[in-house]
Amino acid sequence: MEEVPLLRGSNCRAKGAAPGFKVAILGAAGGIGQPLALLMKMNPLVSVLHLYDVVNTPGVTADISHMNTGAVVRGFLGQPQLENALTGMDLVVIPAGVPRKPGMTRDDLFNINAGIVRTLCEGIAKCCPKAIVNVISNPVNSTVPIAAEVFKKAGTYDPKRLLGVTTLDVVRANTFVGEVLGLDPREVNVPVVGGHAGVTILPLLSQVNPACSFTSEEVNHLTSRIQNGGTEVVEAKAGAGSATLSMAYAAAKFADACLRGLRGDAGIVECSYVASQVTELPFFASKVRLGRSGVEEILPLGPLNEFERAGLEKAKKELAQSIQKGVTFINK
Ligand SMILES: NC(=O)C1=CN([C@@H]2O[C@H](COP(=O)(O)OP(=O)(O)OC[C@H]3O[C@@H](n4cnc5c(N)ncnc54)[C@H](O)[C@@H]3O)[C@@H](O)[C@H]2O)C=CC1
Ligand SMILES: O=C([O-])CC(=O)C(=O)O
Repeated sequence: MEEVPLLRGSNCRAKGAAPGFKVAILGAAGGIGQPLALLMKMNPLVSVLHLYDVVNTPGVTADISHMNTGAVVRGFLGQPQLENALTGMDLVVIPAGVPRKPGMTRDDLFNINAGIVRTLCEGIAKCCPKAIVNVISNPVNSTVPIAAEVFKKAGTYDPKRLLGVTTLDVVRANTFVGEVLGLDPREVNVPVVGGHAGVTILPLLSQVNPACSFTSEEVNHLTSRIQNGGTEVVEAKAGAGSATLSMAYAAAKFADACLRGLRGDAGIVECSYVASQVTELPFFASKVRLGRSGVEEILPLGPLNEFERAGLEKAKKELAQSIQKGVTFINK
């Protein structure tokens, strides 16, 4: 290959990053990380984009950095570069960790991903304790409590700044409901509460916007398809991983909402798995209002019908165990 004559960075006329937010993606070379990096590089609110992984970030960074959008992209490879990747960040998105294969539950990923999330959150506590943190790594029902315990130990915990990403459940619910009702999925908004695994994923079909009604056959079909959306993709990929492209879309949408909140935009409401008093459980996914300090308000669940109340009881039982498992992992 012919060598490109180098002009040193310091000799370029660029003035450095424009105003905007600094965002890090941890696990940026993965199935989710790469398309998420692409989408964040396209986000005009992002001025600096740090891509961290234990493999392949130089290539991903070189590739993404050629896009003629505003964000300055920098790559970081391996644990020794984690601190530089995190220093000064406003938002840290974590899709690091192993995905499911057919026949596995999300909880089967706990043994590997719990340790990965712990290490990354220790870095966040040290280098950017005020950053908003979006946790994607599964099992989210346990990895968010793990992150909270790491931050508590470090003395940096702010429950408003720690958010589990459940946006893909809402994205799927909007798509599937749109299909059943013959509506544009962009016009549909389905609250999905509880958590992010099996029966803990609780779509509130009685609260769909625009107001609509379903037959009990439709309710059963939609609830089951939304709860098993992840498994549908895992089986279709037949051993090659789980949802990556729809997840990157969902994560980019959620990160954008967090950044608009940080900027001070009003009325930003998203579902997310957060520290909560909506139920007796310490963590629960529901609609939250995002603002300059992260989660500024947790909205009430609203009226549930009998089917949803029964679903809520099932969800809470499983969630309680997943939360406890995460807490015990850090405090054992
Ligand atoms: N919250 C949600 O709705 C969803 C969550 N997920 C979860 O996201 C995670 C990632 O999924 P994929 O991107 O498909 O997996 P992947 O295996 O394609 O990518 C994961 C990346 O994490 C990196 N990684 C591993 N250990 C690391 C460490 N210590 N520090 C930094 N990076 C590290 C790997 O090198 C790899 O590049 C999985 O746990 C998956 O279950 C997936 C879809 C939806
Ligand atoms: O199903 C999985 O393992 C990945 C995931 O969380 C999802 O697609 O919702």
